[in-house]
Amino acid sequence: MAATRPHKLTSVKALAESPALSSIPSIYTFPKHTNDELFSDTEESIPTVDFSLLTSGNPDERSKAIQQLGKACQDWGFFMVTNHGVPESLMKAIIEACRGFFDLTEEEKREFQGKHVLDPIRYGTSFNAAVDKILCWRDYLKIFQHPQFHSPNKPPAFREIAAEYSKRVRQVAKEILRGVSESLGLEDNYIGKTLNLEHGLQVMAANFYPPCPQPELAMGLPAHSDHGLLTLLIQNQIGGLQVQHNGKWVNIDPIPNSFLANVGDHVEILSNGKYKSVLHRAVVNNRDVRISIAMPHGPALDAVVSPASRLVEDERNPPAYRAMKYKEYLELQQGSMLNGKSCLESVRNNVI
Ligand SMILES: O=C(O)CCC(=O)C(=O)O
Ligand SMILES: [Fe+2]
Repeated sequence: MAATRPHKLTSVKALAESPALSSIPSIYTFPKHTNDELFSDTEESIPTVDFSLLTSGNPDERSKAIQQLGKACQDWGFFMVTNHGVPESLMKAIIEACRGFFDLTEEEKREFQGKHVLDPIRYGTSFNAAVDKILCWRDYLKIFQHPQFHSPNKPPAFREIAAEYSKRVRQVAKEILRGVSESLGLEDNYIGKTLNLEHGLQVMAANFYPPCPQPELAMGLPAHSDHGLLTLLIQNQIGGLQVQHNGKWVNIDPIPNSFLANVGDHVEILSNGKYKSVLHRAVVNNRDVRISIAMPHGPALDAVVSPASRLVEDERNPPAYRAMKYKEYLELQQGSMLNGKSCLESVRNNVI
């Protein structure tokens, strides 16, 4: 029987909590994914960047850290950030605050249901339930936190914790992006200045993946790259994130109290493809609720992004991407079905 979309979409949390659920509705069934795809057989682990060395007053230590950062961006596009100075208690508090939000009643949450991808507060299910052909086993809450700070007004402690958390994470992201600029041979404030990071978009994307009775058939989030410059992610210590490295999927088990950082599409554009945004996805399990909080940091919404002129100077290295306003890119990526790096492909110049 053909899958029919429920008339009114309910959260996957409510679906997972329905007592009789022993199999998933067909609209959540992805084509076979985990068993027939390549998995990395090596015990390769993603690189680590020690943030304290990046901010070190010692120039030798800093330049070594920048070299490591550049290598991590080039080899993996994903890395762990340790010694970042954001209190572990704050990281735990924001995860619990997000859990508190998802634990609100369906009716309370519906109040925050966004309609447009640029709505500053947007609660929903799947990725883009209006256009997704297959629904993701995931509910989400996306909140714009910079340049204007927004917050739902419930649960009560949410606003205060989110304000502090986003402020602290933004400092970390800005510092890493200075390092990324420098590692590309640009001035350390190149990204900051050119893309107007003072007004840069910072989004909190909280993901809620309830236990799933048939995890091998469902998908939390299918393979995609992130739209911004740099995403910093934390999770509630339940695994599920997979990253593509050398054409194979690698399970990522972050170490506690660290951030997982990944290069977004706009660093790929700015670096003219030297640093690639990386495909990643979230799989689900049948035991535990998984919560992750991804924080993409992007250019200012009206900034036009193109490859840095210094990196496209000679004719052997022509610009590989078209210039485009970040806002337009965001609308395109968030308003479509999540499909690998198809959005980035659409701004690629066909260079022979
Ligand atoms: O849940 C995860 O680990 C991945 C989330 C993610 O990729 C995203 O929100 O963009
Ligand atoms: Fe992502």
